[in-house]
Amino acid sequence: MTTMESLIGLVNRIQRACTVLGDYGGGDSSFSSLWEALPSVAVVGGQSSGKSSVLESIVGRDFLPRGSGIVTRRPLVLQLHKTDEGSQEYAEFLHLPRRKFTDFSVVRREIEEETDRITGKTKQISPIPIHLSIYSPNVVNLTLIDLPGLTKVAVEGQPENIVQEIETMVRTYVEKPNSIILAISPANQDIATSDAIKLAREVDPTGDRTFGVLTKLDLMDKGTNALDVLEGRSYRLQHPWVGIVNRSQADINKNINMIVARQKEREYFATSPDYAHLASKMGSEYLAKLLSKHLESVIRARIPSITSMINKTIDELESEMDHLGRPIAVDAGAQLYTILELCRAFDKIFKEHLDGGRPGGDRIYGVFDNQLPAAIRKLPFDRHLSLQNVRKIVSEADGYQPHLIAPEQGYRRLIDGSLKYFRGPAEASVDAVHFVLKELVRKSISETQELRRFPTLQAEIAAASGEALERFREESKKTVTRLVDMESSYLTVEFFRKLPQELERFGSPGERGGNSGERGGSTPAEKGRGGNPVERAGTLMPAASNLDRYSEGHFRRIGSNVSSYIGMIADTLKNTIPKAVVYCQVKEARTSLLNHFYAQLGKKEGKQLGQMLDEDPALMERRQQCAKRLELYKSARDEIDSVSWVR
Ligand SMILES: Nc1nc2c(ncn2[C@@H]2O[C@H](COP(=O)(O)OP(=O)(O)OP(=O)(O)O)[C@@H](O)[C@H]2O)c(=O)[nH]1
Repeated sequence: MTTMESLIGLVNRIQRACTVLGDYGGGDSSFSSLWEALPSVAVVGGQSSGKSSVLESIVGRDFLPRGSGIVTRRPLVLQLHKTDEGSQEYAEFLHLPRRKFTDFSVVRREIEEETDRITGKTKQISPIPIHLSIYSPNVVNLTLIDLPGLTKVAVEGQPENIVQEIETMVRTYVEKPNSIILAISPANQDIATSDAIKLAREVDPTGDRTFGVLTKLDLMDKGTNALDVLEGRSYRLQHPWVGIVNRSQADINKNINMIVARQKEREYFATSPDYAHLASKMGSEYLAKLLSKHLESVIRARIPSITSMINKTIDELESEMDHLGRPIAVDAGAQLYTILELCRAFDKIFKEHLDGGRPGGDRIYGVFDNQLPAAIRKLPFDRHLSLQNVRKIVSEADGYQPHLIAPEQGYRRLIDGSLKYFRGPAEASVDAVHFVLKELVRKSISETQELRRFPTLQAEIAAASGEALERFREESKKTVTRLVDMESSYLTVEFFRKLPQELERFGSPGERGGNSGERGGSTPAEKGRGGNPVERAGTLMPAASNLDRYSEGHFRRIGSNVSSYIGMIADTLKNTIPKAVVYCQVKEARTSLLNHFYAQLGKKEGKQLGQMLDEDPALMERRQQCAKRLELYKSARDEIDSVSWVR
């Protein structure tokens, strides 16, 4: 069932929650304001227009600070809750949640002190409201916001710009479409000069949401009355004007009780020759009821739009939270879990790059298929196995006694010398794959959405992966170098054994001098058989040209044999180097890139883990605000849902 209490109480609760989060009418916020969506009654009037008197009269209690100059310097959100007849009256401040005030002079002092707490004694103003709830059988359910009185001049001790500041603050409250304006003007002053009406006219030209209140009717000159205003002829509003007679200064000085004052006010209208016909629609009690009823109906009308605004904001906040990432747990176990989850997310993407699905892994094959064979092709075997060099190396290996059958030592030296060249392309392959892997790590980190918010962890993963890749590179280099070295440690006997048979097929070495460059030429054994020491001295013998030819052919054949052998080794290494590289680097990176890092993680303490999950402070701040706001909006939604009339 709907009661006024449930509706106004609902808004009261949401308003209080808003204030706790710093969402209040005059505050500036990067979030859309829930407060602004809530209907409220803002009390505006010039200085000494009778604002405080009207509020106290509505409450039926003296509780507002008095004094000269600008007394109200922070908005006072006054929430009135009607309680059962006979129950004790008390007040409560939002900033002092568990304290019940039954002495209203203490409430006045607390308002003064709380005002000074924010504004200092400098008499400045602040838009941060003070929330005061009053529970009493003598009130109607109503929420009013008391604002600083509009003034034309700053008094001693107040900053020059305070006049403008007050106007700006009051304006931020009254210009909101959900604000109901209670415009207070004194009857003993020309209505055309009323500060409250001037402002209301500006922000609410149609007068839809303005309630005109005329105070000090009793202070009008004898023989004059305010009927032109009260009957809407001087200034027309959509709602009827309400005339008020508050306590005079003399009444206040005499401590005239508010209840007595209300009684006197009723009598004034009932017996006034000018206003008796309007008596039932005059006075502070009538005003309170009128406002309560109006506020309730406005809230009722606004609920659907407030609900949809709340739902929309919840959606926006949820998606912003998703974007920002959910908050990180504070305990070490959960932090470790989060870090491992993030590492896994990274590792998954890294593997996708290697295995396919994401680009980049194919560049490794590119190294084996293009770079390695091209580098091997460019090796200077031609130079190393040139006739001149073969002759030089073989002769040096023979020493003073030239070889008789085959230059075994010469062969070995020629082969060893050639094999050394393979180290270059082997190591270059290792390095090339290392750089591909490094680049894939970099890419994977930047593609891991979940890691975006953790720059520190990103750097840690990059460093750990870098170290691991470096270790794999070392290992890989050792392995490929070994592959090359192994080729020198034991030569393929088969290859050399095959050579004599071929020789027999093609005839004697002397006849085949010109074909020495061909594969399958004479064997070292054959050459040895046909050779003698003269071969090496060459020019000293009478048949010099023949011997020269023979000698040249012989060395050419040696060169050619070595070249064939090296060709065979090149084919082998083109296959085995990739195997070693994949085994030592690619497979290791795929299966144990972060193993070392995980082992280190296990040894870290809560604080260190927390540091790894450090985020951009601005982002953390924003998330905190978002989370709080989300909580506010969700609780507001629950509040609204719990009121049955919504259905
Ligand atoms: N006789 C009579 N005096 C009134 C009435 N309303 C207010 N006063 C007196 O006018 C003076 C100013 O009233 P306040 O209620 O303090 O006015 P205010 O607008 O709150 O003033 P500031 O807070 O100073 O801006 C007080 O001395 C009141 O007693 C009224 O209806 N009749």
